[in-house]
Amino acid sequence: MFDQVSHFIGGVPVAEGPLFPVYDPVTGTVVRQVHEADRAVVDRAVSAARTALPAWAALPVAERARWMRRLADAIEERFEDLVAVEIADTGKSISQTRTLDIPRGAANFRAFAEIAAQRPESTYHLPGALSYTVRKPLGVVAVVVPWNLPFLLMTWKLGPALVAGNTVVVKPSENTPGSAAVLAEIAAGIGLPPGVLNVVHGFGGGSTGQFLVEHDGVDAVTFTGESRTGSSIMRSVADRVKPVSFELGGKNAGVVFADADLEAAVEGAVRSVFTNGGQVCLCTERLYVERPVFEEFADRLAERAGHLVFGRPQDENTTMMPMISAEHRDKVLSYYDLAKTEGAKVLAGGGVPAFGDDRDGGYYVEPTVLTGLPAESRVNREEIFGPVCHITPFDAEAEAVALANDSEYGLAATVWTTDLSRAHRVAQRLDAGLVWVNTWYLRDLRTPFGGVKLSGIGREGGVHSLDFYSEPTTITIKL
Ligand SMILES: NC(=O)c1ccc[n+]([C@@H]2O[C@H](COP(=O)([O-])OP(=O)(O)OC[C@H]3O[C@@H](n4cnc5c(N)ncnc54)[C@H](O)[C@@H]3O)[C@@H](O)[C@H]2O)c1
Ligand SMILES: O=C/C=C/C=C(\O)C(=O)O
Repeated sequence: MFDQVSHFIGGVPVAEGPLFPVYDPVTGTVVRQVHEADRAVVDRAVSAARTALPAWAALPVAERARWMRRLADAIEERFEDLVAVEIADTGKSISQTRTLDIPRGAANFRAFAEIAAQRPESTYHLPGALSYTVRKPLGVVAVVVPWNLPFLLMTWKLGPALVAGNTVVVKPSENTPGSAAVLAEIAAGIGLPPGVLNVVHGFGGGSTGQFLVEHDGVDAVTFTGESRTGSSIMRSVADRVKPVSFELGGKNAGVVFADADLEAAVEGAVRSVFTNGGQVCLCTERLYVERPVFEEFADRLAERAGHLVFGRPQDENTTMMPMISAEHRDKVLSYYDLAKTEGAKVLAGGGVPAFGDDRDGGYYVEPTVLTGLPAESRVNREEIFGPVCHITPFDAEAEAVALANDSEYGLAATVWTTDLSRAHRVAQRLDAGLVWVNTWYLRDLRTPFGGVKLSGIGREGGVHSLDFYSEPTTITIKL
């Protein structure tokens, strides 16, 4: 499927622009070629979205909600194709792809169909006057998304953007174009009005992504990716003061108290550190453990890290995946080397696994557990975005909160304790957009999702998404 990936503009494939390769992270071999969109192709995509906008925006929200449900149904009909293409681009395990990445695609469209269809309107009464609001779509929205959860994160944006009446131009990551290409086929297959959904492929700065966000015909940008990329996009759109929704990087902390259910905390840390090879913005890279249980917790986490399974993606038992690219693998390994240079104690991993087969050409790194570095170490301050964490002991609750909050990021955090009052107290004191207590990545799609500081601007999720993807007009009538 997809030896060559085309753009999708005005309801039809567009095979234009130079080809660039996408590599299989498992073996490092080329998995497909992709056309790169230049400014002219981006302009055609934006024009197609503009042309489709009036009719799409004029539909009743119930009709757009029906289109979202049809997309969800069609995703489920193409489930195996989506699983196959996502695995081919990312090397992630079939168990995760089948239980998280692709099911969330359908769930995203369904969730926002219901949230939009059920959303109550509001009126405001003054003596002698009545006020009410009407919401109109932003217009043409640029959707720029990353490679770590390609289908999940793209559809997380498309559901609310489309049901709110916008038309979109999507720019998937250059590393993971496949599932967006399948979605384009799905949209064409159900007869989604041409130009409502457009997809252009290419790179970021100086390429397709930048051409798209800068385009005068783009009214707003929703972006998920690195914080520094968010800064670049802000500069690109500053002159037009375009609305932006940014889901950016993180350096997420986990705080484990001595009264925690230690097995649950270890199991939770295994998930929050190593899921998706640590390539999830919500993953824990900094752990703070109360001193009485520090040694036991560190030993048990290190032991579990050593038993993660480097199978092939199609093996049901696989629990470790490769990094997305050689470049990202090298970035993660550079932090492993830095940690060792700075005198870290390596409790697990720290290197590259040897398979003795074609996976040695892939982008694998060992799941790694570190300790012994100071808070100011780059390992504790910079997002690594790999299967690695650093564990630090603490002695008092206030110290743990201060350590966790000592970061330029503020996306997610976890707290492990059986003390109910402490759970609420600490969770409320953490500078993060999302705090999970005695669990991780348990998602209610109605809740506000996003981060503070370098981790983002705005919140998506539930009505918060609809608020971003539409503009209210308040009308007041003298009675
Ligand atoms: N907060 C969240 O919800 C969330 C979710 C997933 C990933 N992330 C973050 O994303 C990063 C990993 O993803 P990545 O490496 O793809 O991020 P990235 O910023 O390198 O790229 C993300 C997307 O932006 C495009 N892009 C890059 N430079 C651009 C520019 N100047 N103008 C327009 N588009 C540009 C890329 O081509 C890609 O499609 C990590 O930092 C991770 O924390 C955050
Ligand atoms: O890598 C980041 C993961 C983000 C997840 C979501 O946006 C979600 O679960 O809705």
